[in-house]
Amino acid sequence: MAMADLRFSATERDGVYRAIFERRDVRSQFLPGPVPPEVLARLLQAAHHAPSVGFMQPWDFIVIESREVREQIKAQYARENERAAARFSGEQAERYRRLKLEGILDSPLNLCITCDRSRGGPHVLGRNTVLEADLFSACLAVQNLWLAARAEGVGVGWVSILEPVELARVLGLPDTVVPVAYLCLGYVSAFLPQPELALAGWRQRLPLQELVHADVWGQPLPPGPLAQALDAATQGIPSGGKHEQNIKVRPVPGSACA
Ligand SMILES: Cc1cc2c(cc1C)N(C[C@H](O)[C@H](O)[C@H](O)COP(=O)(O)O)c1[nH]c(=O)[nH]c(=O)c1N2
Repeated sequence: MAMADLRFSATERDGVYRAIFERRDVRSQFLPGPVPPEVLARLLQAAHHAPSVGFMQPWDFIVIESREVREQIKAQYARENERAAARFSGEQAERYRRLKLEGILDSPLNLCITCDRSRGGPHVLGRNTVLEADLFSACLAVQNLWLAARAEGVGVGWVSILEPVELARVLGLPDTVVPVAYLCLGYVSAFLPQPELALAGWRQRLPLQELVHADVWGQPLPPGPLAQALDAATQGIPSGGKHEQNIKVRPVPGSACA
């Protein structure tokens, strides 16, 4: 079969890119109406078709409609967000406090995507060296759902300002299961044209060209067809964020950066 036969039609391809570029993290634009069960089923089906290490499929999906459960999560968020705010000082702290960073009660539906770290037994194909590969897989389920949701006109917001052990307790997760993504879902009044954080002046999209290296870290692409194509592909896309490189960050427990 010729390569061209494997391609999507131009319209189909445009649809995929449209979902990618118009997907937004939604916190402020949720409408109260419900997400119909058949739409939610399609989103979950999209998530379940994500790639996973060793075909582990480590995810589960907790569909949270209960006001009581959501109120507990919201209270947790409020505590954690105070702790997060305390990490900033002066004017930046004030700007942080003005940001809306969740839609737990504004959205009609919350969804927790989890990762069962024991699924598939002790030796999962492909997860011998990088043990976090199961967590990466669960993140891909999140992204599948996020993109499918955009195509359905459903907004999704990821809330990570939650203490995972506390979240696991409220949701009754077994010991081997960790929460990966706590998501707020619902139809929206609008999808913003740019990330809400960019519009709020918090942080801008980094220029893609600065993030592409040639062969080894730190070596820019030589002038040539790829550099030119990148310039063309990124034209008209707002960027210009500050690219902080190789600065010391707070060690992240369990990560390669620790
Ligand atoms: C792992 C992870 C965790 C979070 C997020 C995202 C991801 C990938 N984002 C959303 C984030 O702010 C957003 O994706 C970026 O600002 C870019 O905007 P768009 O997603 O392109 O609209 C997010 N947003 C928010 O308001 N509260 C949050 O706690 C989080 N947490």
